Amino acid sequence: MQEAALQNDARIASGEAIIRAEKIEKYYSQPSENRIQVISATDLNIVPGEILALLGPSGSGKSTMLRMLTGLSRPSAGQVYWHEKPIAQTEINVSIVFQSFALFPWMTVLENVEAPLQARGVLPEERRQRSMRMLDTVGLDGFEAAYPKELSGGMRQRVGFARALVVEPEVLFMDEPFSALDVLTAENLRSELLELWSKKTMPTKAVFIVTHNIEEAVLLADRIIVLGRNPGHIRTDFRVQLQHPRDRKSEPFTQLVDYIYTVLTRPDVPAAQVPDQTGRKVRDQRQMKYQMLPHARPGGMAGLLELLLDKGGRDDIYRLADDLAFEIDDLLPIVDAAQLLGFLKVEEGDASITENGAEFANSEILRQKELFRDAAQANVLLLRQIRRALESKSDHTVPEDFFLDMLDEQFSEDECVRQLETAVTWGRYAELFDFDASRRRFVLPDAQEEEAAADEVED
Ligand SMILES: Nc1ncnc2c1ncn2[C@@H]1O[C@H](COP(=O)(O)OP(=O)(O)OP(=O)(O)O)[C@@H](O)[C@H]1O
Repeated sequence: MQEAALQNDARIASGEAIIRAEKIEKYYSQPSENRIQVISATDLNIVPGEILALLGPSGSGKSTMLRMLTGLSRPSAGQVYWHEKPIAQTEINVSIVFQSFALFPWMTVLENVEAPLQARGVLPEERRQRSMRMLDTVGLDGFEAAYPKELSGGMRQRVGFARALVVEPEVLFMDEPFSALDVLTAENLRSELLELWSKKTMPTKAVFIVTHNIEEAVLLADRIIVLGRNPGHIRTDFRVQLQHPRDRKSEPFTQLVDYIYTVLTRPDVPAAQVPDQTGRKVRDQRQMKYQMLPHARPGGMAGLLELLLDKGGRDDIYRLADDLAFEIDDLLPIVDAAQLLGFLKVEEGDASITENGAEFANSEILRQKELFRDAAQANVLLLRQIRRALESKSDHTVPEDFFLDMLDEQFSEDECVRQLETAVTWGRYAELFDFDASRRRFVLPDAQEEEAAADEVED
């Protein structure tokens, strides 16, 4: 992070930034009382040669930031510069691709692409030629006369790209450009965008993409910024040094995804060191021993799985969060937990229910507990270890500290406590073990009953 910041500073110093935001803040007035601060004083610059991805939880101000950087909205404080001139006082050359495509439905494909050129006063013949060329570039040759409603989502977004690129923007902004598309279409368009970019088929000098999708950011970006909220601020800003084409399954890739995931879902924890991306580093086996248990309840997982089943067993996580009016970062731990237990598979932002997951969702409570117990023992080392330790002790009880000591090799002190809390919730539900809070000891469920019975006899 520091290195990235230094690089940016150096670029700013050499006047290289195309867009430079200096201490920009945004407030919105409230009808009732005072104004709300949405973005706290933030510096951010966009330099040539990079694809910059902006990630952040819902409401962290990503779209607000994009609007300020493109001059669509004025910061309440601070200043945005375009080649070192205040953005409001100069002509800027940017385009925006929107999630909703934002095409004019009454215009043909060609007319849609021509529209921004017309607005800039380009003469009809040149307008037509440039638009036809651009349609060809994005693979829409032959669809000039079609209307948007006749096209699939992917083709509409191709029109969106053609319309954005036809003016040869110096910076191409994109606000969730692939999230309304199905998985395969989105993947194709991402690859094509990367190809246009790497082969310099488009004259664009920088790309700024707002996204909810962590893998998409790691796949595309040269630099990633993650925003936190209340009010919006930069939590981490780092360079992605992986070679293209990037392999989603490679260790440096998954480590970066995990790192960003942690930054996104744990706003209370300072953004840790960005993982090594060279792939040379050998994993410390001890560090990898325990999976991080996502803090989700079994009932939450059951609810999510039932909802997914209702939707045919598969849905885009972000769309699901939207449909449920859930914050994505509240939903992700539940998705993660269900995935860890083998009830769900997640690929490219699409969650699909597994056979076990479907059975779990459809079963009565006792069978659910049984399935959860099997899944937990098969997939979660910590739960397995707690159960074994309890079984092997003659009195079937072990103090909490014993497990805290094992976990603290790997987690922070607070996280150890949180991990054990989740283990207790899961273990109790699965009837694998219980926890006696007054004595701070884990116990086998039967052992506790026996103890209680013994106490009664003594009384
Ligand atoms: N015109 C407005 N008036 C009042 N509040 C606003 C306005 N526009 C945005 N906000 C608030 O500002 C905050 C940031 O909104 P913004 O849309 O920029 O976030 P975001 O990170 O893009 O969210 P999402 O990922 O859900 O699109 C939110 O709390 C939102 O409710």
